[in-house]
Formats: sequence, C-alpha cells, structure tokens
Amino acid sequence: MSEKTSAAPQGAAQTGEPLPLLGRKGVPAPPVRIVHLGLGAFHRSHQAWFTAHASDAAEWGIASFTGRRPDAAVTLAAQDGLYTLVERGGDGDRFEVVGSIAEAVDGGDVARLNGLLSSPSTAIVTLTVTEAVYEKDDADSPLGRLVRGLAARRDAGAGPIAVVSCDNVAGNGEVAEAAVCRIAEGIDVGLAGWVREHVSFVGTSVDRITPRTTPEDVAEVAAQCGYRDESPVVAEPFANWILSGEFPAGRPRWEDAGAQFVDDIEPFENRKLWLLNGAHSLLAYAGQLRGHATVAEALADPECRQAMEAFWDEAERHLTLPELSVPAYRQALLDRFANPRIAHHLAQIAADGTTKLRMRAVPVLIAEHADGRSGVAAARMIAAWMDFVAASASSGADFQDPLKEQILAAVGLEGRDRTAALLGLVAPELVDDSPVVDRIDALRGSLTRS
Ligand SMILES: NC(=O)c1ccc[n+]([C@@H]2O[C@H](COP(=O)([O-])OP(=O)(O)OC[C@H]3O[C@@H](n4cnc5c(N)ncnc54)[C@H](O)[C@@H]3O)[C@@H](O)[C@H]2O)c1
Ligand SMILES: O=P(O)(O)OC[C@@H](O)[C@@H](O)[C@H](O)[C@H](O)CO
Repeated sequence: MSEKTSAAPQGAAQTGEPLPLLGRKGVPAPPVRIVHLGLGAFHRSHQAWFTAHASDAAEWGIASFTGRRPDAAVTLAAQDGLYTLVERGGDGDRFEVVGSIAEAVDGGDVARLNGLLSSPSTAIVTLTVTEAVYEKDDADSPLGRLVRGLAARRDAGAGPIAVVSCDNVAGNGEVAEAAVCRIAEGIDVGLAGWVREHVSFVGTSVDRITPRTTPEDVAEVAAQCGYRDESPVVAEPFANWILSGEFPAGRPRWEDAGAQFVDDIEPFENRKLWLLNGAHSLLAYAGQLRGHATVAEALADPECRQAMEAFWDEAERHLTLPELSVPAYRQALLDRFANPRIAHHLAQIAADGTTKLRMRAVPVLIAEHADGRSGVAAARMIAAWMDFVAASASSGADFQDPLKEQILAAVGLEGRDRTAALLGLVAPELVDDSPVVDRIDALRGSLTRS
C-alpha cells in the first residue's frame, strides 16, 4: 500500500511538459474499515503511514474527514487519496507514496460519516483533532459529529467499535471517552449507555515530528518525483506509536510497522508528553521571546537548552520505569530536535498554551512539590508562556488559545496579580498556593532576550 522512490524519475520534470497529477490510475484503493476525523499533516505521516506499512494493508482503507474546512479533502480526493510522504533526515529526503487513505471527505459531510459508521465493516475511528477540541461540546465539533455517527451505528445494529485518540492529550483514551459520553448524554441518556457498552476507547502515545507543508515542499516533490502532488507531507524519519486497549471489531497489524501494544500506557505517555512536548513548549515560548523561529534554532541557544535540560532533569525523576530508557530517549530527542532540515516553527507549537501546559508542565511541577522540591524548571516554562502571551498582547501579535479572551483580560492586570490570574488559566489548583505564585512571578522575564 505504499511505494518508495528515493531518486527522481527522469522525464517530464526536465522537459518542461506538464507533470501528471498523482493518482491511482485504476488500481483500487483498499476497502474502508477505518474512519479518521482530522485530516491534517500528522494523521498522514503517522496513522495512515502505519496502516500502509501493516502486513495486511490491502484489507484496511481509511476514510479521512477534515475538521473545519473541506480544502484538504478536495485536494487529496483529486489525487484519489494518494500523497507523498517526504521523510526528511539530516542527510537528505526519501519519497514514498502512501496509499492507505481510500477516501478524503469534507468533515461537513455527516451523511457519509453516518453511513460509514453504520456499517459493521467499519472497525475503528481514529482522531487527530487537536487538544482543545476535547473541551468543545457543540454538535458541529468533530466529537459532536462522531457522537451522532455512533447513534447511527447503534440504530443500525452495526456492533462494537474502537475509538483511538491520537492527539497529544494526557490520558487521551479516557479524555475521549469522557467527552463522547458527555456529548451523548446531552442527546439521549440511552446513547451514553450504549457507548459505554459498545465503544472501546484506546489510549495512545503518538510520535512523529510533522511540521506544516510549505510551497517549497510541493515544488521539491514535483522536481524530484516527476509527478504533481498538491498535498505532500514532510516528517522526520523517526515514528513511534504505543497503544493500549481493545479493538472489538479488529485492527490492522500495526505491530508489523513498529507499533507497540502495552497494558499500561501512562508511563510512556508521560515520557513523551513531558520530555518531547514539554521541551517543545518551553522552546516555543522562550525561543520566540529570544528571537528564534524554529526548534533547531532555539535548541542552539544555550539559555534555551539549559532551561530545557533542567526541565528534563525534573521530569526524569518521575519517569522511573526501566523500560522507558530515559537517558537514551533524551539523547535521541536532542538529535531529532537538532535536525537542521526540519523547519518546525515555534509559532505552530505555541498555539493553545493553556491546554498544552496543563499536560506538559503542571504535572511535573506538582510531582516535584509532592517530593518536597520547588519544580523551578517547570515553573520557568509557565513563566515563559506568561511572558510570551503578555508580549503578544502588548505588540498586538496574534496568538491562538481557547482561553484567549481570559488571557487578554489577565494580561491587563499588573505584577503578581497578572501572574496569579494567568496561572489560574493553566493550573487553577495552584492559584491559592502563594509560594508557587511568588516563584513563577519571580521567574517572569528570566528567559527573555537580555
Ligand atoms: N504535527 C505533529 O508533529 C504531531 C505529532 C504528534 C501528535 N500530533 C497531534 O495531532 C494533532 C493534529 O496535528 P496536525 O499537525 O495534523 O495539525 P493540522 O493542523 O494539520 O490538522 C489538524 C486537524 O484538526 C482539525 N481541527 C483543528 N482544530 C479544530 C477545531 N477547532 N474544530 C474542528 N476541527 C479542528 C483541522 O481541521 C485538521 O483537520 C495535534 O494537535 C496533536 O495533538 C501532532
Ligand atoms: O502538535 P501539538 O500542537 O500538540 O504540539 C506541537 C508539537 O510539540 C508536537 O506536534 C510534536 O512535534 C509531536 O508531538 C511530535 O510527535
């Protein structure tokens, strides 16, 4: 279900003739047995790639729905769901056509979603809808649409199904279950009961750095591959997927592609959310305050790197399972972050800070406190976020956050009151802890450019 090319086919790209658009050319797509919500870059570099690399890939096609706009589906549908994965290593690019997406669908097409979820052959729903969406209850959110689709499945008697959250959310299986049941209860109480009995919520830790595709990436694929692909995806060579939970209607043999199935996901999830994503958030806020644009640039700044390693030292004390191999994991992260050919923009990582810091910094701060230490490095990450939102607000620079209005109101306050109000948006449980507020307040400004 995937085809690799590492060198440019010769011909059209060099003769100036129009390049053919990527397409299946009559070769059938695999049958749809997986529905995905959130057709973005990461879904295509990760779950779709793992599915294409499973030994039974020919039996598992994905119908992938966009979240907000139809655009990504329109572009991909014109290519029969095919796209190029550009695996960008430090020493060069490898190109691979991924064929597991059988259908690319506008998220607004709820009739198609309900139709697929009503079919017993649909066994899995995967999600990459971003962290903030799990807090949205409106009927037109991706989870609202999923709940209506599950109601259609119940009515059709199509049987059990697995929902697999692949978002960077702590306890993503439980969080997805709570959100789905909350929305279902608002529709009809019986539906929430059906969901609890028939839907398995699988927890995952997902990892593959996948920055946004640029026009230069589109041009590179055309030049190197000899076809036109309007929607390639660029990712690092590294890919990791750890899952825990039941698949009552079956699943692809993702383990053949390197996925790992475990009984207890939490230690793996914490390792990834704290060490990788926590470091990313720290670099995103401190790095931008210090004038950097990408992860690799921020990492090369000794102040940022020292703050990141201090945070890792704190987090590592709470990652005690030997299988986590934390020293090797940290070394691998340094190599991955330093990849000079992956332009991972700090502005993209910085979005939705309140939701992200709650999972990336606050648990480490609380764990350090519980052990009688100050958690100064985790506190510094929160202080850097406060400086970042205050600087954005005062310069009029746009930033994205589900609590943006509350952030803007808080930055209107002065001094320690401002620190306390902002902390309340990230960690309400800590605002009455005066030493914590004082510590974070004292750290404000410590990572801005001197
Ligand atoms: N990019 C990565 O490196 C990476 C790695 C691991 C995990 N993830 C997880 O995957 C998620 C998606 O990342 P991506 O790079 O594919 O992003 P993306 O912007 O390419 O895609 C996000 C998808 O979610 C939808 N969406 C976002 N906000 C929405 C909203 N408010 N309502 C409805 N739909 C909405 C978008 O329409 C899009 O389909 C991340 O938030 C993260 O949790 C990403
Ligand atoms: O995708 P987000 O917005 O949750 O977080 C930004 C990055 O930290 C994240 O995308 C990482 O690159 C990714 O989690 C690596 O697997």
